[in-house]
Amino acid sequence: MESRLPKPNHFYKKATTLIDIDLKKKNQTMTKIQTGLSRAVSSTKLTDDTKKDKNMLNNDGKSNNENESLPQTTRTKNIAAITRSNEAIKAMKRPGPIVTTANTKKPKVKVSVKAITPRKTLKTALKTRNGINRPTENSTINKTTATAATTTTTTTTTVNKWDYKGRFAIVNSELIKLRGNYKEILAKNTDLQKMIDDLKDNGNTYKLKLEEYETLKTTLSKELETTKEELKQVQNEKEDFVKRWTKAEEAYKNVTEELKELQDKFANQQAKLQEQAIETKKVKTKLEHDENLIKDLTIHKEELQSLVHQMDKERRILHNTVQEMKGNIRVFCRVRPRTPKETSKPLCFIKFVDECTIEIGKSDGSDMASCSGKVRNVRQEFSFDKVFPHNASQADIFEELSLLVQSALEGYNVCVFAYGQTGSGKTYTMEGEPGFDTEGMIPRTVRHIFKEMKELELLGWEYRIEASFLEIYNEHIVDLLDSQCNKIHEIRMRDNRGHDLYVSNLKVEEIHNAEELQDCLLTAQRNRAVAATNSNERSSRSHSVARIRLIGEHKTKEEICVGNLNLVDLAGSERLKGEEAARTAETKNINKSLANLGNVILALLKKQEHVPYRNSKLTHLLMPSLGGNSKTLMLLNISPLDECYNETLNSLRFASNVNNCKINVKRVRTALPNISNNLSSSSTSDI
Ligand SMILES: Nc1ncnc2c1ncn2[C@@H]1O[C@H](COP(=O)(O)OP(=O)(O)OP(=O)(O)O)[C@@H](O)[C@H]1O
Repeated sequence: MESRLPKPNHFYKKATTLIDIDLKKKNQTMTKIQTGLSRAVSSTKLTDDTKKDKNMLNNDGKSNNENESLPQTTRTKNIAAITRSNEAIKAMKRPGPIVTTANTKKPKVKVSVKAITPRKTLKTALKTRNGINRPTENSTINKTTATAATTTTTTTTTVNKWDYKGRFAIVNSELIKLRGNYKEILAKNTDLQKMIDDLKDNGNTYKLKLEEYETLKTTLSKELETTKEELKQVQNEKEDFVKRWTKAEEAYKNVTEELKELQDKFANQQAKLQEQAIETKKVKTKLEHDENLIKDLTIHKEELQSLVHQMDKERRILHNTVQEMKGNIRVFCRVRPRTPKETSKPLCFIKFVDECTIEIGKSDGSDMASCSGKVRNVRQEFSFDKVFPHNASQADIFEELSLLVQSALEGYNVCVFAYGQTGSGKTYTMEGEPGFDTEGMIPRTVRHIFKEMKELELLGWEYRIEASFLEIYNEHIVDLLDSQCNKIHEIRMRDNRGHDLYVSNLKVEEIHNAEELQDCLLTAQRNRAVAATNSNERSSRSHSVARIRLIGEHKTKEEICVGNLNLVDLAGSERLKGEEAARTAETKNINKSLANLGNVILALLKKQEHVPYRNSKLTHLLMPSLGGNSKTLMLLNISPLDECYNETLNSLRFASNVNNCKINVKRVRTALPNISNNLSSSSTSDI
């Protein structure tokens, strides 16, 4: 950092120049002084002779007056100085220059002026006048004086001793000279005095300047310190910078190397890129070709999709036609096997006449006796759409049911009722038991729906599934998915035509996979009201309804189909006796709703104008799924036990009534190949 203060060198130079100028002036002055002094010394030499003739001179009035005009002190001093000089010379006993006159005989006055050192005299004079002793000036003066003395020494004047006039003349002339010199000296003295004053003034100026210089020096010293510190700091910074520079250089080196590598890679990549560009061009050409092909194929696909859609429509129509031909209301009969707990219990006579006909009788044949006691030899025979023997698997039942599930997916309403006395196997048929083979119709239906949904997706159909589980107990609807809530559930119409009903405040779950629906089913099972009865260890005294709503949407064709699938596990159909008195109301309600269900189905079959849907909550709820083009399946479950014969007979009659009302459905009797027609003959071991 450059200081704003003036550079010290400049001041020093300036000061030196000033001093030099002063010194020059001084030297000039001193030279003048020396010249004056030389002359003074010469005058002093003559004063020596004058001293000798002092008395004579004193007598001369003119001379005396002239002498008196000189300052007394100066004169005295000069004389004293000359005297001292002579005395000094004598004391040194040094042979001085001898001046011999040509005429040795004549008395001659020998005026010998020895070399004198007017130093003291001059010093004294200066002291007296100025009071300052300057050795430099003195030394110069000394030298000058010495030279003058030498010159004076060589000057010899030979005057006869007796020639007073001559001598006087000489002295007088000398005196005149001295007076002139004196005047000059006085003038010069004045000059010197002035010079001394000037020098004093200069000295003060110099002092001030010196002080200034000292101040300046101090300032500059401080500045120098600051500058040094700054320099030190700058040096540190420089060191840091050098370190950073070194690091940066290393980094630069590394980066350069990396750059080189990258450049190499870039070159490789560019080469590859060029190759790829060629390849891309080829691919592009192929792509264009493929795109054209895809366009053609897309058009073809759309044509095919339209065709498939059309065919799917036709298939649905055909499927529905088949289903309708089979009957919109169908009745299946399933005979359950004997459970391990029932091995000791006698079985009634059951004969599977064909796949649609069953013959039943008491094991002891008492049912064949007429009122008159004669054996009629005719057993009770019942015909249904299908009869499933005791060894029919869940899969066999579902094979038939799956056609109705398909109808539900195609937008039809389907109702499946499991009917029968308590313990006849309704729950087993609908819900089943854990295990792939034993799982019931509900889980199978769900799996079937999801499987079919995937295939229908290929045809452009997207499905949404909603599920709700409820039970009707004592003519009250209970939400099986939300049993904690005490909300009132009422059946309400979605539209004025009454084609679609819903239950208020009912929890409806959207189902995304089979597992979710299985979870809902388990929740419903837990919440289902169960009451113990004599007939079964776990008897259901309510109608359980699983409602699955299938909403299909074909976005391309802008078609929507909505199908409702109702899987109903009805309450036990048995007629309860005295010990269930506490459940009279419950039993009445069950019997009433079951009877009404039969009436509704019969009315539908007979195509009656009035169908008594609203006589019970069950038929009211299922109204949209009973009648019209909806499909209804009555799954009659019967027990093979002889003790259940009467209830079995009642159930068969109820279902048979429904079935007998169906018209235009011709059945072809086909013998069952693997199942014994006469159940009684093999009943004990097989069932
Ligand atoms: N097809 C069958 N194969 C094997 N066991 C069966 C079959 N049907 C029913 N069972 C068994 O018979 C017993 C009674 O069946 P289930 O509980 O299903 O009768 P239910 O009619 O539903 O009675 P509830 O009206 O009290 O519910 C159960 O132990 C069940 O396992």
